[in-house]
Amino acid sequence: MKAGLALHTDKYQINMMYAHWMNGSHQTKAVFEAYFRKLPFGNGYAVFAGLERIVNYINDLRFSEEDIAYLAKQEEAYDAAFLEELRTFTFQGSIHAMKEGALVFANEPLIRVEGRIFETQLVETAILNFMNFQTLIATKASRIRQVASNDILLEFGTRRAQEADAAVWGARAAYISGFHATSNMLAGEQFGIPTKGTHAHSWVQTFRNEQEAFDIFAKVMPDQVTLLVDTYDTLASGVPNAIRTAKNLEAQGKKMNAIRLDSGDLAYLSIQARKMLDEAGLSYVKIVASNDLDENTILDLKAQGAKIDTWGVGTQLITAADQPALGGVYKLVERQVDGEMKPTIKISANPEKVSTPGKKEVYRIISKGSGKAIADYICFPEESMPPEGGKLKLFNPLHPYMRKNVRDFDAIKMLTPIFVDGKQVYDLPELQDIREYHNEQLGQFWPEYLRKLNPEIYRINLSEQVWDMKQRLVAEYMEEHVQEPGED
Ligand SMILES: Nc1ncnc2c1ncn2[C@@H]1O[C@H](COP(=O)(O)OP(=O)(O)OP(=O)(O)O)[C@@H](O)[C@H]1O
Ligand SMILES: O=P(O)(O)OC[C@H]1O[C@H](OP(=O)(O)OP(=O)(O)O)[C@H](O)[C@@H]1O
Ligand SMILES: O=C(O)c1cccnc1
Repeated sequence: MKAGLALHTDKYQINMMYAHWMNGSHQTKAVFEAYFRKLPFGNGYAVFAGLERIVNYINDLRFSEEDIAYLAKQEEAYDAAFLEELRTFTFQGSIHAMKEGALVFANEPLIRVEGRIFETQLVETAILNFMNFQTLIATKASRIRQVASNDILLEFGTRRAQEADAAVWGARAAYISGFHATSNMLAGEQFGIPTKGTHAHSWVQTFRNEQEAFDIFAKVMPDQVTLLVDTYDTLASGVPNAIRTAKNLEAQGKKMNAIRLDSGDLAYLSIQARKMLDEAGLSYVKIVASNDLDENTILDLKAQGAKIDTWGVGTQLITAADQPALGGVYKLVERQVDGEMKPTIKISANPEKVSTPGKKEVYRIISKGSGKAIADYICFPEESMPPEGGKLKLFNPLHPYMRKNVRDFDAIKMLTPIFVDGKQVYDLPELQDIREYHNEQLGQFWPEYLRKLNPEIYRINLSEQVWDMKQRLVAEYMEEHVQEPGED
C-alpha cells in the first residue's frame, strides 16, 4: 500500500471540492465538528483516541504525482486547473481536539475543524476513520481494564484484527486505556509499548514430547518463560511437566515466570493449577489465561474465584466484537455568508439527529469541593466562562425539571488547539503521559459513571444561548419549509 493518505477519502469529498472550485466557492470558510451520538457497549463514557494519527495525516496531506494522475483518469473529467490546485494543496486550516485519553461523551464536539470548505471537506473521511476506530478500541479496553482491577492485561489481537493498521493502532489504543503490553512487535517498535510473548501449541507439537518442549524453551529464556500447558491434558501432563521444568530452573538458581491456560474451564483449571504449583513450592509462578476473553468472561471468572494473574485478550478487544463500529459523524456548524460566519443546522425527522449549530467550546465542570466532574457544558466561544456572578445554570431542555445551579467549580476547556492556520501548535505527548492523563481523567469521575453495567448518565448540557440558537434555526426552517394545511 502506498504511504500517502491524500486519497484516503470518499470520492464525494473530491467531487464536492471540485464543484466548489468550479463554482468559485472553494475558499469559503467553514467550521465542522466531529462527535458521536451514542456511547458504545452501553458504557458510561468513551476514551478519546486517534489524535496522533490525525496529526500525522494532516502534516503529510499532499497529493502526489501518482494521485494527480489517478484523479485525471476519473469519469468526472476534473478540469486540469483543479488538478493543478491539488498539486500544491496543503492543509491551511485550524483544528481543536480533545486530548487522547480524555473521557468523552455523546453529542459533544470531540474535534473541530475550521478552514476553507475545500480542505475541511476533504479531511472528513480520514478524521472519522481514525477517531472512530481508535476511540472504540480504547473504550473497549477501558471496560476490560475496569474488571481486571490490578491484574496484568496483554493485548493479543493482531491475528484477528481487521488488517495491519487496526492491529497496530488498536494495540496503541488498548495501551492508552491501561493494557500493560502487546504481542505486536511493530506496535512495540513504533510506539514504545512493552511487548510480551509466551509460545504457541505448535512449539509443543514440534518436539517428541511436552517435557522436552518445555525444557528447551525454558533453557533459552529462563526468566521470561511462560509455558502453555493445554496442548495435551492440562492437569494430567501440562502442569506437572511445567512444574518439573520450573524445578530444574530452580536448581540452576532461576525462576520460571508463568504457565498459560488457553482452553477448557479456566476457573476450575486455574484453581487446580494454582494448588499444584503452590504445593510444589512454586507460589511465585503466575497463571496467564487466554481464549476469547472479554470484560464479561473476565468478570465472571473472577466471580468464580479463578486464580488468574494475567489476561491475554485478543479477538474480542481488537475487533470490538460486541459493537464493531463507533458512529462518529462530522457536521457543518458554521459557514461564511457575505464575509460573515453564520451558524448552520442539519434538520432531521429524528430529533436526535438534528445538529447543534454554531462553533462551540466544551468545558468540563469540576466541583471545587469534591474534585469530581459534575457535567460537560457546551457554549459558544464568546460566552464568558465562568459566567458573571460565578453561577452556572445547567439545564436539560428535553427534561426541564432537571435544572441545577452550580457554584465553586473549575471549568476546564476540553478542546485544545492542535493546528492553527495549518501549523501544528500542539506537541504530541509521550504515550506514557497519555496513559497518565487517562488515569487522571478516570479519577475525576464518580464510580457510578464508570461502572460497566447500567452506568449513571453523565450530563452534557448546552448553554441557553446555544439552545436558543438551535431553537431559532429549527423554527426558521419550519417557517420556510413546512406548509400549513390548505397552503399551496
Ligand atoms: N469458568 C468459565 N466461566 C465462564 N466462561 C469460561 C470459563 N472457562 C472458559 N470460559 C470461556 O468460555 C469460552 C470457551 O470457548 P470454547 O468452548 O471454544 O473453548 P474450549 O472448550 O476451551 O475449546 P478450544 O480448545 O477450542 O479453545 C471461552 O470464551 C472462554 O474464555
Ligand atoms: O482468543 P483471543 O482472545 O483472540 O486471544 C488470542 C488467541 O490466539 C491464540 O490462539 P490461536 O490463534 O492459536 O487459536 P486457538 O484459539 O485455537 O488456540 C492464543 O492461544 C489465544 O487463544
Ligand atoms: O504470546 C502469546 O501467548 C500470544 C500471542 C498472540 C496471540 N496469542 C497468544
